[in-house]
Amino acid sequence: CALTVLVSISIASRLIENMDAGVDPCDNFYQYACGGWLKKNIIPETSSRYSTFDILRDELEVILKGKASSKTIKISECTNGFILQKLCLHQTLIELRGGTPLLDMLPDVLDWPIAVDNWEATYGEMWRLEDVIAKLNEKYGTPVLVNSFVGTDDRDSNAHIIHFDQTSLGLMSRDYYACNGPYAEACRAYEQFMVDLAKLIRFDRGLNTSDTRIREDVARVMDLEKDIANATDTPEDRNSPVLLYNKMELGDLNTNFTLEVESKVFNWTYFTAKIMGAVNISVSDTEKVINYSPNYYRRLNQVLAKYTKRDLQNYMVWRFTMNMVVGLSRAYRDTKKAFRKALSGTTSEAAVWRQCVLYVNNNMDNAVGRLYVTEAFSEKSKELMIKDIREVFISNLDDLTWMDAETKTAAEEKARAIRERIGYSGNIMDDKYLNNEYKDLSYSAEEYFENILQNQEFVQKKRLRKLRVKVNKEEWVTGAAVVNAFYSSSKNQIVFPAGILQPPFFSKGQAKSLNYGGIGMVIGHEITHGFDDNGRNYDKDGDLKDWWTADSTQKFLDLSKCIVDQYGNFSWDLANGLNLNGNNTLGENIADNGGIRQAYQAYKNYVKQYGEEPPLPGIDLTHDQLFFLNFAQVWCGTHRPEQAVNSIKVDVHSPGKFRVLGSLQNFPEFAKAFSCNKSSYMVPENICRVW
Ligand SMILES: O=C(O)CCC(=O)N[C@@H](CC(=O)O)Cc1ccc(-c2cccc(Cl)c2)cc1
Ligand SMILES: [Zn+2]
Repeated sequence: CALTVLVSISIASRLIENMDAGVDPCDNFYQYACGGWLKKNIIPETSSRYSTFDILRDELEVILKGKASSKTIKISECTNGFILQKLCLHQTLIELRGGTPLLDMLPDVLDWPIAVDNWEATYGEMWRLEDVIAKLNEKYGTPVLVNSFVGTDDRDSNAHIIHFDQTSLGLMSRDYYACNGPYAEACRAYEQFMVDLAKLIRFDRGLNTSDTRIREDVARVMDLEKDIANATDTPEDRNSPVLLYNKMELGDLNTNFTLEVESKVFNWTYFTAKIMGAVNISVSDTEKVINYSPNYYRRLNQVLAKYTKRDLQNYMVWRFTMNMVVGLSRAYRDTKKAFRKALSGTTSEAAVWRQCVLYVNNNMDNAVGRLYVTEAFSEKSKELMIKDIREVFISNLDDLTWMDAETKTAAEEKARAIRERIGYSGNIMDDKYLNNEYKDLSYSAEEYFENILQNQEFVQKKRLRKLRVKVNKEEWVTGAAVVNAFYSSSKNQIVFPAGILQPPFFSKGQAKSLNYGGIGMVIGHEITHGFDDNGRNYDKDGDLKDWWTADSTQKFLDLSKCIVDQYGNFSWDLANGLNLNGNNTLGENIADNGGIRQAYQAYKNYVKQYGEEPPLPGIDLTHDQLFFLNFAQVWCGTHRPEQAVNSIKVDVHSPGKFRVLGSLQNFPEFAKAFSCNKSSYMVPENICRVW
């Protein structure tokens, strides 16, 4: 008992430290909940966003650092992990090798014209667009121009199928290519990054590094990528999975999506066969494929007509080299510094050990997950209240006046069919399974860069090999050492990895009001993803199939519009006062709004069944109020302006502050818990509600 008291006092002090009780909770609950945190914390130079949520991730990295550097190599595949980790840390060795590992592999992709002389004479004749894109894709895991990948068939969630889509851009969002206002510095830094890297490679190759020729090439690459950016569909035009789903035969692409470079016609079948050939899978004209971006490919042909093979080669290899400097010496990493500052605002890169832990976790998540779970996860943290929250979601369906009975029945079936994954997959505790997963990897103890290349090829080939294999619905979509949660529409599965099953989200030792306001909210959020503007298009088996009546669909769209407008009206001071994009964040906002309601009602059900909890010593708030306080404090934090400008364009989540304010404004139980009156900011005239 003494321990419990001790724990709860420390919890109370955390809650009190973060809040600013001087602010009226009905005026601005975010400021009330996080004012203390904002006064006490400054964003580290190495962070672009710093919040309670991010601190959990930083702390997880510290735990992995402790484990990964320990000498005990229990399972052989950890050997690979430790080699990768140890070598990554081996700065002297990496320093000694300079840019050599990169220079050695550039010929394998027909080199980078900007960084070599007489490129046309050496490669011009043999050059073929299909060959370069295929090689960058299957061997280096870098799709450029034509993004081809093997994924689940939306309309047959047990099968894999080849997809074609538009590719990502160097500056992340197509809006940056206006290169004006907040984007001017990003464009300038991006261009300078390309110049500096080209110069450094030319210098290492003993070539002349005069600016003029380099800047000419760079200017053309920038023009090319601006044209490509304008050819891409906007996120708003890509938010309906039904409209994205264009199934056709591979041969049809040759007919309907002609691409031509210097009067050479791009052969889609030859191209795809080249990629799949890397894993000994043959494809022909009749291979079924899905084209997610027909408009992009139609526009792309007009872009290609304006450029030479040199321009295209410069662009494609740039998109690869810009991501490879991280594995080279300081001089190479420094070419990216200003670019990183312009996009994230950080003035110094994360500590090397953090980058290494992050890299190994992202690329060997099951090995690292094993270490994390063994070290820091207690089985008690698996006892979540998923059942309660699922039941609340289902019982809430009855109250929805806008949904007809037929659609409600289907919604209930889907909600009941959602499968849950908690903590970690049993596989990672099985040495045989782990060793088998990494048996084809054999990292060298000296060549960090080559290990990265080996890993890119290993991961990419594993993905491509799935084409002729059924979807494994038991597979986890995430590692265990991850502070996050997931919903998979094709598996109709919710996942809560070990990394998020900790305070403030959850702990057996903390009050239920805090657990429901923490992990309870996340559980509701993930369940509601199955019913947001994207998830609702998939049925209980994860297939893209319409289970809605036309009337209920129309009602859903009308109610969603309320949320689009509400969040679209939030202007974000940190992002130059830009308004949030209510369309791109709709799914997350629907999920937040559903989650808070379900979690709170589940908590009230708990209290009805088991009685009020004892008051939390050290803080005079009711448990209803503590529920909302813990909920809000997950997002106590702040952003660098550059990161704010970037995230408002690319993050499907609204900024934390608005996630808290927006969902509480729509939830009258909040106003009741803090006795807010009608006129206050937290109690708007009209509120939005979907689920
Ligand atoms: O890293 C990021 O910025 C994204 C984190 C992110 O939202 N992950 C989600 C993954 C997903 O979207 O299913 C999981 C999740 C995390 C926190 C919350 C939450 C907790 C308290 C209050 C509020 Cl308004 C929201 C809800 C969902
Ligand atoms: Zn979400």
